[in-house]
Amino acid sequence: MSVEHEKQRAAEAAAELVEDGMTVGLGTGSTVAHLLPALARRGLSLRCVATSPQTEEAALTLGLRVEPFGSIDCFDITIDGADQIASDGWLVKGGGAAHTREKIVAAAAARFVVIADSSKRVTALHPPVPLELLEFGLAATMRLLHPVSLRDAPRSPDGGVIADYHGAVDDPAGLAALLGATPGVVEHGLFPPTLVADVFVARGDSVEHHNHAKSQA
Ligand SMILES: O=C(CO)[C@H](O)[C@H](O)COP(=O)(O)O
Repeated sequence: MSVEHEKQRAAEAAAELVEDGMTVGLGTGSTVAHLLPALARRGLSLRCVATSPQTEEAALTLGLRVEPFGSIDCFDITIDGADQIASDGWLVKGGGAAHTREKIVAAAAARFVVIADSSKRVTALHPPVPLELLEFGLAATMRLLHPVSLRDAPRSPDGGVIADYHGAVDDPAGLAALLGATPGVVEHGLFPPTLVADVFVARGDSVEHHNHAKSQA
């Protein structure tokens, strides 16, 4: 079964959670690219906010209503992909360089839902961890973050420089605290388990669904 098929199966399963009248945060990436038509096919009245110009354009083309993030201050649901999903619930995101906006939109959601193909499941997180850095003092920030490399990618829509941290990720909470406390780091791609309500991972034709809210209850 192809990776694209798995992405589509996970996206379609998550789209079923969305109900008429909801505010919806839309992530970024090739798995979200399968979510958008699945949402559009449902024909619901939704108010969406997109985490990237690519997602916004695709959503608008499909007839979804996309609003600026300013008119909406919270979401009923946000659905997004991930680069790595660890067994302890930590995520790495930002392979598409949209992690800053993605984290804001995930944190603003009552229910943050992750969709992925089976290759994204890992026993433990591994480098790189995506970063968005401020241009001002870039060399000094990078010195504090060693080992780090600049990514050959366009700036974020907010003007940030995209980079990747290559050090160990065996203590994600400690690393998240360190990266978050480093001046010049706009955002990093480590997402804590407390942010995540549901994970849909497709394996072949079947979709595993983990509801963290229920398993933590
Ligand atoms: O974090 C992201 C973009 O910044 C994506 O969700 C992540 O890279 C997964 O992408 P894909 O669905 O294409 O595998």
